[in-house]
Amino acid sequence: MFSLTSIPSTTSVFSAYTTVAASTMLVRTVINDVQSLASQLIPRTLQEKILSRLEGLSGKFSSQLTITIDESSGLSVNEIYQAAEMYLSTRITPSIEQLKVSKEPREKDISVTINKGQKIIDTFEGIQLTWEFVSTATQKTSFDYDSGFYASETAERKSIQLSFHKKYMEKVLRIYLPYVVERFKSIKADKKAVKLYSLGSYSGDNSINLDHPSTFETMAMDQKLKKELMDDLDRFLKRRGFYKRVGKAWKRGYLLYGPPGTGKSSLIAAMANYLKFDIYDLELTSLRSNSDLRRLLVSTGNRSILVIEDIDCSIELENRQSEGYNQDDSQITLSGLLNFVDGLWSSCGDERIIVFTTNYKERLDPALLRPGRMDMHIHMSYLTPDGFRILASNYLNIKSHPMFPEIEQLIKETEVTPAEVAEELMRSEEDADAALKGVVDFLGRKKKEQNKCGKSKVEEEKDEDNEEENGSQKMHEKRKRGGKKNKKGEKMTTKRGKTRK
Ligand SMILES: Nc1ncnc2c1ncn2[C@@H]1O[C@H](COP(=O)(O)OP(=O)(O)OP(=O)(O)O)[C@@H](O)[C@H]1O
Repeated sequence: MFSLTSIPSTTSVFSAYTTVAASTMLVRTVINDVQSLASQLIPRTLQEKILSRLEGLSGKFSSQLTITIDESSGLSVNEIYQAAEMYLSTRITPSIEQLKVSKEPREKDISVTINKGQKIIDTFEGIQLTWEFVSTATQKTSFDYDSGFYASETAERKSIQLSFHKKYMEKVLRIYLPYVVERFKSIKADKKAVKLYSLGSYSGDNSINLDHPSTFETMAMDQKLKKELMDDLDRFLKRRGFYKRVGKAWKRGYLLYGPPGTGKSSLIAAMANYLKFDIYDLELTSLRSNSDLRRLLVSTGNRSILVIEDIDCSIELENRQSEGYNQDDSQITLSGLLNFVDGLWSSCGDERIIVFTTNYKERLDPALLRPGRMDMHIHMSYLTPDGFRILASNYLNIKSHPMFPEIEQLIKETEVTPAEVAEELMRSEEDADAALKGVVDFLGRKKKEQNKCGKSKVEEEKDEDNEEENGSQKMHEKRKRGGKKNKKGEKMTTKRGKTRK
């Protein structure tokens, strides 16, 4: 415990400070004198030794502390060096005279770093910090087995020096440097090109840069749903510590469902671009067996989104089993798929997201959909007037137009997918009037078709209902809704996944 009497008085602190300051000045004067005398009398190598000793002595009295961060620590790279190098590239000022540029294959942009000899001043919570890039040449002798002689070569030893007032040592080590490392991680994640891996038994595992332009901003979907999804992803990212503490795997599952062309694949790309997670696209139909699935469990990386599109085909796969195909390991079954998902869930420590997509949510086995396997179900719907405005902004770069009210009215009355309207808008990207006229014509045609089909379909459904259920109004409504799907010429499915014409 401290007592008030143990605290030195202000006068004694000042007098101690004055003594230290005077001693420091004295040592500095001695260094200067010795420097000029030494340059005349003493050989150069000896001069350097003496000076470094004296400078070490002056350091004892200096208020500044210098930390040296070497490029490598032992045989491995020094993460703090990498972090400082990248962090400082965000602190470049016009006073910097030399820069270096580079680019790694996994990065999408060019990196700019500071060259040796350059200094950068940074301020953090009132502390002034000076960073300096230093490079020294060292001689390395190694045995050359080809010639049988020892060879000497000059190697460059790179380091960064960080200087600041001694009194901030604790704060710099505990807060500033970890902050620099955190900034490095987020800059690195931002720079990283998102990869798309195709997982399948025949093609082998391969990857390409995703390069998909889709972002949450460009997605034409329900705004409230979009915000909910973004909040959910943010929460997922922030809760890393929480998942670790409670010993739970850090995973999240999403089901995207809706008709073809409503943006399910685009939304996955938007999620990957937002999180900077790679996508592992699992082509279920290209796999032959549950063991293929188990093998794939280990090939998906950390910070990734595993995508299984058209998941409803798993039911067809299970049906194959009941039709007498070979058992278990020679095919994929629903239980194999569930084991795969659960296995993915229980592999601790990784940040993983799994996304299932389907055009037919009602076909899916409830076991797949339960929370813990699929945490959020996202309905991708036909185009809405709000969605249309986003597409018009994406493709034509316009926020309003006299034709908008007519188009929005048609969209309210027609089932049209964002993909269909996007295609129309792309036809005359340079000419907004022509593009919008094309959309009006297309929607007009579509509306007519749907009215024609819809009418006969409703009548058809009415007859069926009268026959089967003696005109129950509730059932009639249900079937009317189901009938709408058939307007697109797709097969219609019942809750149990049986196909009806
Ligand atoms: N909601 C949307 N917002 C923005 N663009 C969209 C949207 N839906 C579709 N598009 C456009 O249509 C194209 C095709 O859509 P996408 O492949 O994402 O649909 P999907 O629902 O995955 O279709 P499928 O079920 O056939 O795979 C996209 O590349 C995009 O240009």
